[in-house]
Amino acid sequence: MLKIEDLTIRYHGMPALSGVNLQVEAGERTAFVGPNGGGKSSLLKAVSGTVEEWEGQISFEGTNLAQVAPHDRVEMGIIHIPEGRRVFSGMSVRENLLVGAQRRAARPHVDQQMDVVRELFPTLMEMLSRPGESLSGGQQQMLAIARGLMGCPRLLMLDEPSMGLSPLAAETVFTGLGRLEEFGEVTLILVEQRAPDAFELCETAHVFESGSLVSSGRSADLAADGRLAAIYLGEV
Ligand SMILES: Nc1ncnc2c1ncn2[C@@H]1O[C@H](COP(=O)(O)OP(=O)(O)OP(=O)(O)O)[C@@H](O)[C@H]1O
Repeated sequence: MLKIEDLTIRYHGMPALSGVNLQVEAGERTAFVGPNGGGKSSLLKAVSGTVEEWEGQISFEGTNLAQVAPHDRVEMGIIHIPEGRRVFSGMSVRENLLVGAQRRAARPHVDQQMDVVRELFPTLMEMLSRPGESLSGGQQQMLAIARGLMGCPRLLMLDEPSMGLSPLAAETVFTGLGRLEEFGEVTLILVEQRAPDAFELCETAHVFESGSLVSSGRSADLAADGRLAAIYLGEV
C-alpha cells in the first residue's frame, strides 16, 4: 500500500531522516519506534504532505505522491493524527467528529462510523455537546483518534497517542486501537515511545535512530533482540 524509497527529509538543509526504504502492506499494523529525534514524526509528515524539503519516492497504492497536495492525500484515505492531539478546542465533540468525516468517501458513512466510535470509545458519546477544550488529555486523544476514524481511513498514521497520558488513559486508547480490525480493514502506522505497547498492537515494526532506519521486522523478533531494545528503550 505504501512504498517509501530512498527518502531523505531536511529542515533548513539539515537532514532529519536519510535514505529510508520501507513498505507497508494493506491491512498491516506497523510501529515506528526509537528515541526522540530519530525522524519518525518527520516520516509521517512526509507521507501526509506536510514537510517541504524531501527527496526520494513515496507512493500510495501505486500513485507517486510527489505532486499530490495534502488535502488530496486525505481524499485518498491517508489520515494523519499528529502528536499533541490538536482537537478543535472551541468546537463541540460532535463538531470535531464531523470535521473528520469531510473526506468525500466518508460522507455517506457518518452514522456507521459514529457507531464504530461508540463501540471503541463509549465515553466520548456521553460528551458530544461538550467543547473539545473541556476534555481531559486522554479524552482529547480518544477524540483525535475518533475524528480520524470518521474519515474512513485507508492508512491511519498515529503519532505518539500515549504521550502525556496517565497509564489508565493510555491503556484505554490502546484497547480501542486493538479493536479497530473488528470494523474493517485499516492499515496502521503507529509512532510510539512505549515500544512494548506498540509491539503488542502491531505485528511489524521499524526502529529509527538519529535519522536512520536501523532495523525492520516482526515485532516479536525485534522485541527479543537485546541490542535493539537498548536503542528503542533509550538505554544507549
Ligand atoms: N520543524 C522543524 N524544524 C527544524 N528541525 C526539525 C523540525 N522538526 C523536526 N526537526 C528535527 O528533525 C529531527 C527528527 O525529528 P522528528 O520529530 O521527526 O523525530 P522523532 O523520531 O519523531 O522524535 P520525537 O519523538 O521527538 O518527535 C530532530 O533532530 C528534530 O529536531
